[in-house]
This record gives sequence, structure tokens and C-alpha cells, in this order.
Amino acid sequence: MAEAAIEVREVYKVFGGGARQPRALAMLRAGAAKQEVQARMGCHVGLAGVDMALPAGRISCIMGLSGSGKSTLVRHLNRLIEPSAGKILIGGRDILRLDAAGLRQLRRHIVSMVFQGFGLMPHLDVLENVAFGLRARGDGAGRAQHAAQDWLERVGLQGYARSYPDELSGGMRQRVGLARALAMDSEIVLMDEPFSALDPLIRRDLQEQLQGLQRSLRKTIVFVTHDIDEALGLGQHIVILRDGRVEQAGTPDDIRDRPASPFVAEFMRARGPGWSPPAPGADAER
Ligand SMILES: Nc1ncnc2c1ncn2[C@@H]1O[C@H](COP(=O)(O)OP(=O)(O)OP(=O)(O)O)[C@@H](O)[C@H]1O
Repeated sequence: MAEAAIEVREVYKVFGGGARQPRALAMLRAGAAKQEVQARMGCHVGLAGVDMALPAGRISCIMGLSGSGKSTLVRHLNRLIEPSAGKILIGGRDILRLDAAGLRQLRRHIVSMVFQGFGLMPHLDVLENVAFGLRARGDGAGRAQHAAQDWLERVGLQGYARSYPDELSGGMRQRVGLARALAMDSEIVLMDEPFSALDPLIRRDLQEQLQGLQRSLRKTIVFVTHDIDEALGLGQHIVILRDGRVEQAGTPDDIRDRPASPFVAEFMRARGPGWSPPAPGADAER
């Protein structure tokens, strides 16, 4: 595997539970299932000891059913969520030790994020939306506008710079979100289900566009999806989560040809035309 850009070591996240949190953590460390810990300790388990290394310059897909911990995990990588225990290294640096200035530097220059809900500001036009992050981190107006214009062209939105988000389709809005994240030119881009609200054809188009951009950019992209086909199609490295733990990690070929458990094998069997991902909440019911 290529050099790791991101290392997550024994990361646990327990939401709530108050004074019983340490006991919840101890149970998880001893191997107790998420559902048992939640029932006995009155808490919610987001992550139950995630250990993974994501390669630099590649697209890594974090895949799993609804509630398996994908969003919780990816939000740890820029510290939108703080872990209950564990270590997170980016480029070898322990990001949990960063002070406020270090954290600002991380979010402005090293890790950017694209959200599913586009996250665009309705009162700003497309160009201003793309330039927003650059301006916020202190780039000059001319430089920010120039970079924003360049990225709009690269995602195929030339001619829309002065349009407002509500004048665009969902696919176009998500392209604006993509341009905004890529314009930051950070080494790492986190993408939380960026295409899942889009029609299949537009989604395919954006997946291809992302792959095309990635061929020249070589960024470290962490892409969350609940769709195994999307993960196998896009990812060079795949991490399958189940109930807050890593069920299997490897290349698409590893996952496809050498499933590590019946759970992963079942995912593979369930693939194909007509298959749609299990309904939200299915993870909790197992
Ligand atoms: N703020 C929170 N408070 C309490 N529990 C939470 C919180 N955020 C997440 N959880 C719990 O952590 C678990 C993982 O949630 P998470 O949103 O990370 O899953 P996910 O795999 O991203 O799901 P989805 O595909 O539905 O977005 C779930 O059981 C969820 O209920």
C-alpha cells in the first residue's frame, strides 16, 4: 500500500451515557457488541475501536450500512467530532494535540470537506461560493476569484459564475461544492455521500468527473458511501464498517474476490441491477 496519509488508531466514540461512558468504553474494548453496550449503558456508540490507514494520493471509500459509523468516522478526520479514545494521525502528526491555531491551519490548508447537502450559501453567486473558503482563509480577492473561475471551468460550470445556487440543478450545485473543496488545494478532501441525492445518470457523470480530476490531482480523497457499487467503482482502497468497527479493508479486488466475512460476502451477492441499498436503520436491527 502507498504511504499512509491518514492513520486512525483504536478510535472509539461514545455519545451520551454520562458517568457510564468509561464502562461503555471498557465493554467495547473487551469486544462487546454495540447494541449490547447501548442497551446496558444508555449511550449511543458511534465508533467501537476503528483502526485503519488510508493511502496518500488515492481515493479511499468508507462504506457501510446506515448507522455503521461512516459520517462519525470521517468527521473525526478534521475534528468536527472529538473521539472518546484513540489516536488520529495526518501526515504523521497527531491532530488531537493541535491547539486552536493548529486546528485552523488543518481545516484551511490540509483537509477540506464536501457535504451531501451541498453546503452552498444561497445569497452568494456561484463564483463567490467557490471563492468563499479561499477568502475566509485570507487569500486576496483577485487570487481567490481567479482560482474560483479556474475551478468552475474544470468542473464544467463555465458560464454559471454569476448564477445563484437556486438557479442550478442538484448535480450542478454539487459540482459547485466540489469546485469549492478542490479550490482550497488541500492535500486531503473529505466527501460525505456527496452524490447520493443525485439521479443515477448525473451521479455516474460526477463519479467519472471525480476520477478524471483525481488522475491529475492525486489528492487523498476520503469518500463516504453506503453503495457498494459506488465504492468498488471509485475507490482504490475500501474500508467496510459494521456497527462502528472495521469489517474489512483492502483493494476493490480484495473485497470482491476475498471477502473476509459472511457479512462482506453477502454485500457482494446483493450487488447488481435492481439492487438498492438496505433501508436506513437496517444496521441497528441486526
Ligand atoms: N450526535 C449523535 N448523538 C448520538 N448518537 C449519534 C450521534 N451521531 C451519530 N450517532 C450514532 O452513531 C452511530 C453512527 O452514526 P453515523 O451517522 O456515523 O452512521 P452512518 O454510517 O454515517 O449512517 P448514514 O449512512 O445513515 O448517514 C449511529 O448509531 C448513530 O445513531
